Amino acid sequence: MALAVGMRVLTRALLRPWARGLRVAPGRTGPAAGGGDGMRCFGSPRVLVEPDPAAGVAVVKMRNPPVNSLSLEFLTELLISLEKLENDKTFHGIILTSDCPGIFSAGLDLTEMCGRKPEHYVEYWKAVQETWLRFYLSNLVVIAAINGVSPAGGCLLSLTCDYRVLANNPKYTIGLNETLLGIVAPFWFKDTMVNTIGHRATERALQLGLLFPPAEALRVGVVDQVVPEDQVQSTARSVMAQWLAIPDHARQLTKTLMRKPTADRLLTERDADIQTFVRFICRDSVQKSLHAYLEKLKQKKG
Ligand SMILES: CCCC/C=C/CC(=O)SCCNC(=O)CCNC(=O)[C@H](O)C(C)(C)COP(=O)(O)OP(=O)(O)OC[C@H]1O[C@@H](n2cnc3c(N)ncnc32)[C@H](O)[C@@H]1OP(=O)(O)O
Repeated sequence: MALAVGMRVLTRALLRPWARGLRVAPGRTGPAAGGGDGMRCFGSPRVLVEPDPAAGVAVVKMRNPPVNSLSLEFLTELLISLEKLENDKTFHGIILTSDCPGIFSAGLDLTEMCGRKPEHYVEYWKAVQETWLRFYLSNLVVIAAINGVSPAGGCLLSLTCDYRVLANNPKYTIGLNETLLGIVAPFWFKDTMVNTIGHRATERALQLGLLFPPAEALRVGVVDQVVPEDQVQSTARSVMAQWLAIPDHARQLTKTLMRKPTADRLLTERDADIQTFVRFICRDSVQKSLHAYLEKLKQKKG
């Protein structure tokens, strides 16, 4: 049932005019593409997939400049790439990383949550839910190679992964900073963080909207490893090899065992969660906070 709902959202997404033709993008071969065996890079305008079939791994690069904000189009493309890799028996793991220098992801796209109609908020929130569910429950090993700053939804995306490697750069902060924007992280954002760093650390981090620099992120457990910037990808690959050495069925079942109760909570409260989001985001006070925050981001340049 839950899966059917998910499939409907994805199918609807695939039927959108701008989503058509995303499945086959001009490819190129190269070392990251598995070299000699001719498998090509594929993807879509905002998601580049570099397959390494020999290793059973694909590197998924987010490229929605300038900041990889998680717009509706971008989320849909991410989901399409994930689905494609999951359906291809060649792949057992993906490394999720960014193609935008210094930015992993700026989180949810604020322009999707500002000044739009309620119907748009419903559609957007369904896509956010679906992305979380699909990544959180993916049968593939998913490793985040975090090569940039990662606030809010960007942090959440990395928390859906099985392992997080963060580049050691003081600018690359990570955390759920929603309260700083005058908004509240939904229960499943919070649950994902609790599952990662525990209740007390989450309580503090979420109330204060903490964005952790690398050493702090490692200490609190938001990330599993901090490495020099030029070693993020190679470290992610070594970690991947370690995870792929485990019998796949046993690892997958264990992942499901660990994560299903958290996912089920959203699956059973999905519609209510959408209504809560729409009610909240439509409030004048919330719209004002978000507008002011966006304005502040824009003025930062001037
Ligand atoms: C019940 C409600 C729950 C909803 C949950 C929401 C979770 C979220 O994810 S909310 C989003 C939280 N994200 C942030 O707080 C990050 C905001 N962005 C930044 O702090 C910075 O942009 C950055 C540190 C990521 C990058 O800084 P940098 O100096 O390199 O770039 P900027 O000049 O700031 O930004 C460039 C450009 O991009 C626009 N932008 C930045 N972030 C977002 C975003 N999340 N959504 C939409 N647009 C974003 C920024 O306004 C600039 O636009 P212009 O070039 O037009 O000025």
